[in-house]
Amino acid sequence: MASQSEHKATVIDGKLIAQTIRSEIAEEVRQLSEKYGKVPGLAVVIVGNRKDSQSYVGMKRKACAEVGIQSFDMDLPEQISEAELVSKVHELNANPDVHGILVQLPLPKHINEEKVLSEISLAKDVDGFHPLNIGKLAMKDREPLFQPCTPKGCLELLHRSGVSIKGKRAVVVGRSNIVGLPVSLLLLKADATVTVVHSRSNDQESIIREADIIIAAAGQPMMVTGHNDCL
Ligand SMILES: Nc1nc2c(c(=O)[nH]1)N[C@@H](CN(C=O)c1ccc(C(=O)N[C@@H](CCC(=O)O)C(=O)O)cc1)CN2
Repeated sequence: MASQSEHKATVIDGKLIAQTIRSEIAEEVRQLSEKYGKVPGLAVVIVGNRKDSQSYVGMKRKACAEVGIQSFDMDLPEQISEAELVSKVHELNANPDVHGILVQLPLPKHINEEKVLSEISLAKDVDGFHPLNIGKLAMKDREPLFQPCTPKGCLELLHRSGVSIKGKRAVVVGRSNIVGLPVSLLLLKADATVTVVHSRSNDQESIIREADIIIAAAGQPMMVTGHNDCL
């Protein structure tokens, strides 16, 4: 491992990589449409009026438009019951023009998130949050049909930036179901030696200092600073 003075920060140009990926997807969508006479369809479901969720969903719908994916918008009221939401998910499962379904999280408190996610057709679970897909991600020699997108994006950024993962010491900061936990499983599948640092971890700094790769997924900025000498 390089000595501390040899560490040199490289900022990954995520926007440029995203643009390259979008061009590749647009071409793939064009080819699929030509071959099957059908465009891929993604249903993006949002419940309630959370500003942050609306903004993420807006970005997802815009990205669909940019690459030629047909977006099916389902904006549902905060008060919708769990049964009604599950029935909307079943409708989308049965719609042959919808190939992927995203239910934006978090859901309102009166709705059981686990129940709703488990009702999404496995083959349309593009977030990879269905218990079977997540379960396969957690098991050796099993492959989920889909992997959660932000964790997958982290590994794609590393891959496209020429960073090899095999055998490296990777530290994940945070253990959320959406990013921290699945990204640690993906790193493990990629043969990294993985440590997850979380709010109850002792001696967080010294663990982070030893890392070759750090994925900061604690939901707040500046958790890892230059003082750790690891970026
Ligand atoms: N159905 C889903 N719901 C939610 C997901 C998801 O993947 N699927 N993730 C989050 C919200 N979200 C996307 O929907 C999302 C939020 C934040 C980020 C992210 O990378 N944040 C960066 C900062 C980025 C920036 O502001 O420039 C960070 O935290 O470091 C990605 C995706 C919850 N709901």
